Amino acid sequence: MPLRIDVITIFPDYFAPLQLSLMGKAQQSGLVTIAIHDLREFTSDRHRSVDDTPYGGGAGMVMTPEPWGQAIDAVVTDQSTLIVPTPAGKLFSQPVAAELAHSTHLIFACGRYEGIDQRVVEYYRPRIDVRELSIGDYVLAGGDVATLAMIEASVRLVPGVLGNPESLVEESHQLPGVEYPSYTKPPTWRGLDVPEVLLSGHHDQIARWRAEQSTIRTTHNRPDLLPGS
Ligand SMILES: Oc1ccccc1-c1ccno1
Repeated sequence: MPLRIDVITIFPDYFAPLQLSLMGKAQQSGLVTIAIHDLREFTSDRHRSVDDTPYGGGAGMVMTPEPWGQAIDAVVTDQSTLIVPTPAGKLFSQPVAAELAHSTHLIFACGRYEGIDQRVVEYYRPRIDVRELSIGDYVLAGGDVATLAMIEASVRLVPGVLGNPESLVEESHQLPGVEYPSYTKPPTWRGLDVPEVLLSGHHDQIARWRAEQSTIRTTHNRPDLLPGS
């Protein structure tokens, strides 16, 4: 059963990259199907409007609930997970990507402006799994880029998508801490040599060096990922 993904957005063109590279191959292989839907196709006024002023005042505009209700109703099943990217959401992570990779149907609601009327989340929450997710502590112009990131992180974990599942084993955020640094040919580049141990053929020494480098890198860049932190 392929993973089905429906993306609802006012900027369908944002998702053209999903036809390329690994994401494109995943669709061609039948492991994943991805459909992009223009929210404005679900409006009923001649201006195809999708937003209005916020109740309670404040700057900006809020996306009105009805087009979202029409769009989600057009694709939702009782197997669906509705994902709403938002700075106010729980933090997306590799474990969350792994959960999504094993889902049946994901619906991504890409909001813009000041967000989507909260009643959309409230309406679907009693009916299906609804997840408000953030990809980090910064503000984007909308949920489209966050959705692209979450789709790529999740789809690459769908069994069969990655040619070599081995490459999943040692990557950052799978193991405690971040990945060791990588090197390839040439052995010397602009006066900089590849660490000697990597050319030695001593696999135990290489494994030890890589573990040390991962710890050094994690301590420097992501001390929050150190065991016991
Ligand atoms: O900043 C945003 C605006 C709209 C939808 C999502 C986001 C966001 C920021 C970080 N993760 O998601």
